Amino acid sequence: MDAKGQRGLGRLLRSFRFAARGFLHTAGTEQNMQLHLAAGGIVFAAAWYLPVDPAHIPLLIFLVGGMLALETMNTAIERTVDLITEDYHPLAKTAKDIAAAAVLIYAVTAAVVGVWVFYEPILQMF
Ligand SMILES: Nc1ncnc2c1ncn2[C@@H]1O[C@H](COP(=O)(O)OP(=O)(O)OP(=O)(O)O)[C@@H](O)[C@H]1O
Repeated sequence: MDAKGQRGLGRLLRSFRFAARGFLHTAGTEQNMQLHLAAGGIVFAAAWYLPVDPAHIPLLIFLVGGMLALETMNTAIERTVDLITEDYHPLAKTAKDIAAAAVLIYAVTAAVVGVWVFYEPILQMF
């Protein structure tokens, strides 16, 4: 049976390996992804040192994970568009701009929720 026809655990591990490669490619090539990773690290460090409500920690994990997942998908869309055309095309522009808009909408949402989570703990510091 070839690798594509694999079933069970072997197939699952193979999928994880490809996904890990995709993540490493995104983290290695996309400056925005590196910014999101740094921001995620700062969020978790702040949550560790500030008196953040423990009930809010899953929310932070969900927000940071969602941001990374969306940036990864944005990169996949950029690569796919580049595969179709490297010339200027209005549809290529629209597709990339829409994918970027999805990332922006999520980033603004995450920032708003982040302020909501950290507002009280930061006030308590003073
Ligand atoms: N083939 C194309 N035709 C028309 N416009 C394009 C094309 N490729 C990119 N663009 C425009 O340039 C913008 C930036 O595209 P690019 O592929 O460089 O992404 P990027 O700046 O690397 O994005 P990110 O910062 O998210 O990685 C797109 O949002 C789009 O408006």
